[in-house]
Amino acid sequence: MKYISTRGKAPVLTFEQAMLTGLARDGGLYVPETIPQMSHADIAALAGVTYEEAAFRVMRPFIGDTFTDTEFAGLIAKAYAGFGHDARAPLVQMGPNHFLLELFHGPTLAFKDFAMQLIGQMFEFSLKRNGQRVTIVGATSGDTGSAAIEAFRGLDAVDVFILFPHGRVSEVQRRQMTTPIEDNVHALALEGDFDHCQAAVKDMFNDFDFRDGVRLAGVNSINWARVLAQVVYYFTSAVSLGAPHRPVSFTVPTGNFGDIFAGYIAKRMGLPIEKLVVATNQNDILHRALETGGYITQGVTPSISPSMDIQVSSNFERALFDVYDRDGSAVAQQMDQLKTQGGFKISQGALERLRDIFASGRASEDETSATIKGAFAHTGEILCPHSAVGVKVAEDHISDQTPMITLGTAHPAKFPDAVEDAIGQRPGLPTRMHDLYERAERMTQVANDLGTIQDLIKERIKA
Ligand SMILES: Cc1ncc(COP(=O)(O)O)c(C=O)c1O
Ligand SMILES: N[C@@H](CCOP(=O)(O)O)C(=O)O
Repeated sequence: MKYISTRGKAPVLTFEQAMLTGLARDGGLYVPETIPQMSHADIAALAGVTYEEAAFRVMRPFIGDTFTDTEFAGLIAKAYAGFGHDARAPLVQMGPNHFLLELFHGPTLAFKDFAMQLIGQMFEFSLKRNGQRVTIVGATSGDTGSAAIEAFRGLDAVDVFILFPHGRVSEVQRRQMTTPIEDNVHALALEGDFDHCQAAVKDMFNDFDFRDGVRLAGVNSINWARVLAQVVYYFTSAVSLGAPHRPVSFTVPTGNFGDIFAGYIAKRMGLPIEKLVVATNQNDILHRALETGGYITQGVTPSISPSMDIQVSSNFERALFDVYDRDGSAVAQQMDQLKTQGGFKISQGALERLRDIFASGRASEDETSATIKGAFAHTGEILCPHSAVGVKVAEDHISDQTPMITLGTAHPAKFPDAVEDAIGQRPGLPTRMHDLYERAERMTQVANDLGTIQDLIKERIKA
């Protein structure tokens, strides 16, 4: 299996190389050269197997010879052993034909753990085998950072630096990043929003002296391995509702387009998905883009679902690559316009192809809050505000024929203020985190200045 860049001008890599590389050297994102297929029988055979076994079968064709079967199965087993639910990703019924896929039973209580726990295992195995050391730099609006720190804390071959927008993540998210005591963890609070953090990370990848000097690696969803691990739960949930014998639809609370892109890959692999519904908060660039064809940034507005406060949605580039018939120069041109002019127009043909696959909707702050309240009253389920954005948008897209699965992306206790405002109850953290609010915090405030951040990283990894 080979990996190619969405901008068409970077070296073709193996799975292991793409995983350890992060951003392609032409600024693009790696995608598989071809998408492996699962037959009707292959999908039907996933019924009743463990999450780990399904993960092995779905991901194996993408890995090439990076790991043997035994090695890969062992890494998967270790990755999911610490999850707090036997099913790993259980489904809960929300209403007639509407189900919530709870993806928040991992160690940091967000869907990011599904990929990050596995990547942590794969990185450790590969780096040890190759005798390498890397510096991971990641950008987060709250959940990627905590999941990455949890997965990489204390590993000898890795330093992990996480840039988060100062004052714009929840207290639980911040404390998950600032309280680990391991020396290889560095939480950096940047003066700016998530888009600034993500732009700084991409600029570091595009500065080859820095990139090669610190042996930079990335664990944001620019890393293909992140997307791949998220493909699995589309299969497990769809199969438990009758796929491949009947189709299902998914609604996905969306920011950086990574999670829903994983659903798109599942569909391309053969899973019968009728619609993939993009659900955005008031930072609705993706909804506007699908409605109008104009992908126009407007600046980030803080919301009660802060992990989705994103305007430059990284993985949309991967979708564009496909709907532009994998023409890397067309994608590079649009990404250049995004950088220099703040937006671009999707061609009519590409837009129609996107609309064949994706529907979209937006939830306002009031609608999000009302959905948390309504879901609690009718089902007893306490939704986090991101999942509530999904549930609200899903309700506008449910049909009688096709089951709708909404992705429940985080545990409500990560966002207790928004939840308490909606239902008058403060959701509690699991007991293993009972002292999170008492632990000492350690973080460094940084200006949004690339040179300063790069100097700090170089200084820290020398020590
Ligand atoms: C809780 C939560 N929900 C939804 C999202 C959006 O996911 P994606 O960025 O993959 O679209 C994020 C951030 O990524 C998140 O942390
Ligand atoms: N919502 C994310 C933003 C980063 O997205 P990623 O999937 O590209 O890592 C977060 O919680 O940090």
